[in-house]
Amino acid sequence: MSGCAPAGSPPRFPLFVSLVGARCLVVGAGAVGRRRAEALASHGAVVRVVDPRAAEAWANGAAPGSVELVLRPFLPGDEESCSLAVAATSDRETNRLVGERCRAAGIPVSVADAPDECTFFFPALCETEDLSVGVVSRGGDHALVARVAEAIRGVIS
Ligand SMILES: C[C@@]1(CC(=O)O)C2=NC(=C\c3[nH]c(c(CCC(=O)O)c3CC(=O)O)Cc3[nH]c(c(CC(=O)O)c3CCC(=O)O)/C=C3\N/C(=C\2)[C@@H](CCC(=O)O)[C@]3(C)CC(=O)O)/[C@H]1CCC(=O)O
Ligand SMILES: NC(=O)c1ccc[n+]([C@@H]2O[C@H](COP(=O)([O-])OP(=O)(O)OC[C@H]3O[C@@H](n4cnc5c(N)ncnc54)[C@H](O)[C@@H]3O)[C@@H](O)[C@H]2O)c1
Repeated sequence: MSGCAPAGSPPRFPLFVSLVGARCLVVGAGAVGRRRAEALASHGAVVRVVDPRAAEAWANGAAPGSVELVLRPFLPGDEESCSLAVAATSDRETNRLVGERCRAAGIPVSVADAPDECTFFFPALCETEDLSVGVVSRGGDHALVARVAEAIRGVIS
């Protein structure tokens, strides 16, 4: 799957929002889903993680208090009453379905294996008590994003 935006397409707009008290859905609790669930929770969201193996993701019981684990595969309807969603399973069809359901319901969704199905893009987070910087690429250069985020963290820390 190409991560490149079509030539000449506008850049992604950096939108900074409060997630305090917002219900967020994360489907898939592998490395990517777990990292994103923790990031959302640390920004005040109330996160529901749906994955039959989610308990393994926090095997030491260290899931943050505002993360609820639902130990089954995604079911259409899980997205209802959410303000934001992330599809990060290893199953392409599930990720596609989560994206489709959320887009139809007007819920911002990041689909971790398909930029074309995203309506928002999960940024690399660079933060201090005074600053929030988020980095995404224009297309699919994830290594560039990681490198620039590290450099920014070095500058603002
Ligand atoms: C910023 C960060 C946030 C986060 O994930 O927390 C993030 N990717 C990160 C890392 C990372 N990404 C990938 C690897 C594996 C190794 C490698 O390839 O390098 C690693 C390394 C790792 O995970 O450690 C591969 C990858 N990523 C995407 C695809 C699909 C595609 O492009 O087609 C594939 C191929 C998957 C495959 O083929 O299996 C898509 C997306 N990834 C995004 C965000 C969104 C837009 C941001 C952007 O412009 O990059 C976007 C578009 C969609 C979204 O919003 O979900 C985080 C850096 C955090 C940091 O450094 O602090
Ligand atoms: N940062 C990024 O953007 C990035 C980085 C690497 C990979 N990816 C993509 O993100 C996705 C997840 O990567 P990972 O490394 O976390 O994968 P992983 O294999 O570690 O975890 C995937 C999880 O999805 C769960 N799952 C599978 N089917 C499910 C279903 N129907 N409902 C709920 N949960 C289900 C599995 O139980 C598993 O826990 C992949 O599509 C991968 O291509 C994105």
